[in-house]
Amino acid sequence: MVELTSFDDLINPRLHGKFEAEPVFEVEQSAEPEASTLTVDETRTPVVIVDDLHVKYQVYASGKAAGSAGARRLLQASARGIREVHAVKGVSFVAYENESIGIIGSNGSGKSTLMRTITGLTSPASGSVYASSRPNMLGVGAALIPDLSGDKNIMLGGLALGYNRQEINDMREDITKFAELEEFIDLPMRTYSSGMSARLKFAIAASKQHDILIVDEALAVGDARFRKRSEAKIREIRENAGTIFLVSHSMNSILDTCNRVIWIEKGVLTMDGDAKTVVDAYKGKKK
Ligand SMILES: Nc1ncnc2c1ncn2[C@@H]1O[C@H](COP(=O)(O)OP(=O)(O)OP(=O)(O)O)[C@@H](O)[C@H]1O
Repeated sequence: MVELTSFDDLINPRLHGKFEAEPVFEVEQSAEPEASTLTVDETRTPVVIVDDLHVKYQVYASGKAAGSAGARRLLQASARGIREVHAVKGVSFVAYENESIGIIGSNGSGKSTLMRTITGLTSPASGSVYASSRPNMLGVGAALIPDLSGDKNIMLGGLALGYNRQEINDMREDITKFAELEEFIDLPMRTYSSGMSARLKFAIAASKQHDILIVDEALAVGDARFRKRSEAKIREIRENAGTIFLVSHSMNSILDTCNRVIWIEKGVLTMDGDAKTVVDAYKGKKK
């Protein structure tokens, strides 16, 4: 402890070393890249290989910071700015033909980020994803335009899924019927209730067959009756798809559907194995 004897001492910075500002950035040390631990079963056909995948988001941190570290940040303008969220941390696995893989984990654990990276919608910070054909996410929402009629949106959504006009014309009636929108199909989509437009989006997306399919169960939409039909449709698509990833918070649905489960927690692959074993471990951990 420095004994202060005068005002000059009080304002002399050299006597107050211990009050010097601490660095406010906590730079996350990125883990040393390790040699790949991936093993491929030679007797089966691999369709998706994820090798030491890391995904990071750069986020502009403008919101209220919390805690004492946050308070310090608020005092230093320079510390506000870009923050990094390390959403997927070194995930590796091999998915084989005809597997139905459930992806489970708490909210914000990185499931959707992992799936988006597999489809190529989000790019990795490091690591690789290999796929034998283009993985598709069951969804067309982004392609549709509210001011156009349901009918025109079927055309748009179909084109976005890679169909040609003739193929879409052939499917048009089935899609309209499945969505139960026969009387409304000529009206602009913005006049639909949220359930009606969700049904239309689902019906368009569900019209396609896929080799590698990613289903976010939130896609089972509409009221209880339509939900049942959309779940049945998901099951049918799944049966016809080569390999499927199902992201869900419903353990029943995961056990119903999947023969293998990957559990992700805070971006890290916690467990990968037989569906029942992993779901039991996950439930045990959540208690
Ligand atoms: N576009 C984005 N920009 C910035 N951060 C993001 C973005 N998308 C996700 N994140 C962050 O990445 C982390 C993982 O999110 P992700 O949506 O992949 O989790 P999830 O497991 O699918 O969650 P949930 O079960 O709630 O759907 C979270 O911390 C989230 O805040």
